[in-house]
Amino acid sequence: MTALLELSNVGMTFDTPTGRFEALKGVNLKIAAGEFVSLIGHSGCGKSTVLNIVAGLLRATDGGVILERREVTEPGPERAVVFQNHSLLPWLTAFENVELAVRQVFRKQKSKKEMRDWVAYNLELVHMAHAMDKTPQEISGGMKQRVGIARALAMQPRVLLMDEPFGALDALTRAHLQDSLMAIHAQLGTTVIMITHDVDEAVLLSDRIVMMSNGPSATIGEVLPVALPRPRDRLALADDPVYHRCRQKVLRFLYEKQNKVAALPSRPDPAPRRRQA
Ligand SMILES: Nc1ncnc2c1ncn2[C@@H]1O[C@H](COP(=O)(O)OP(=O)(O)OP(=O)(O)O)[C@@H](O)[C@H]1O
Repeated sequence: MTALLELSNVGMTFDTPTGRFEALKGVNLKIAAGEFVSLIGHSGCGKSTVLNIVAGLLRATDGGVILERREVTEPGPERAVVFQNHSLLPWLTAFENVELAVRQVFRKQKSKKEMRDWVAYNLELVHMAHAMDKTPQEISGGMKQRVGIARALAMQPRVLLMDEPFGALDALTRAHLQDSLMAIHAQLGTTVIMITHDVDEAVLLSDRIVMMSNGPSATIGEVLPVALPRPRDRLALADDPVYHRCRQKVLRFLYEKQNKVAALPSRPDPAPRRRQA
């Protein structure tokens, strides 16, 4: 496989007040152009740390990340990030929020009119053209995430990085956004790395599911190719044996191989009851 992005032996050790903590060790992954890859694993295993290293927001303490033959050392528009909670500026409209990012990236290449058209096009892609003049307070959580995705796409990133982008949304809104993301991925061929806790979401959207072991010293446990043809239809997949096999494999990894059931704390003795007079 010709890799667009390569993580080589990535390790991350944090200095904490109680000593050094090795969060990641020996993370190796190659991602091809146009691939949709999900990262899944138990809470605290290091998914966001991996994503932040690829985004250039954190510097790996071991190994490194190469994007198109260049080492990632800092954040850049070719690696746009969408977080779980939108990070839109509250005093700007949806249009202006996207425009701000477009100006930063394309000021020298595009005319003002071209930039405005580009902003409008990206808002149309996420079905937000009708609300482009509204501020974040005036739109729903799902709509804010759509604007966040439009802003990220408008930077024309080589890789779109998504950290639980739909985690805070209700199930129906989430399903609509997943469908939009699949359509955008099909149309633009953007390379996507997405963190999710949702096994169904991972199987529905991904070409490969990267399953991470529990920390400390977390690493990639297994990688599952999802051999389902595209376009994918969530209703048709409900009866698809390949879909169910993939789902089963991820669930097995998470709940048999990486089982993490925290012991309940012992209950303190209840205070003796006062006698009623
Ligand atoms: N700046 C930091 N300093 C110390 N420890 C950190 C720091 N950032 C992350 N960690 C630790 O590294 C580990 C991995 O954290 P990370 O946030 O990457 O996990 P995650 O898989 O994304 O978790 P979640 O699914 O709950 O968001 C955790 O044990 C966390 O406490």
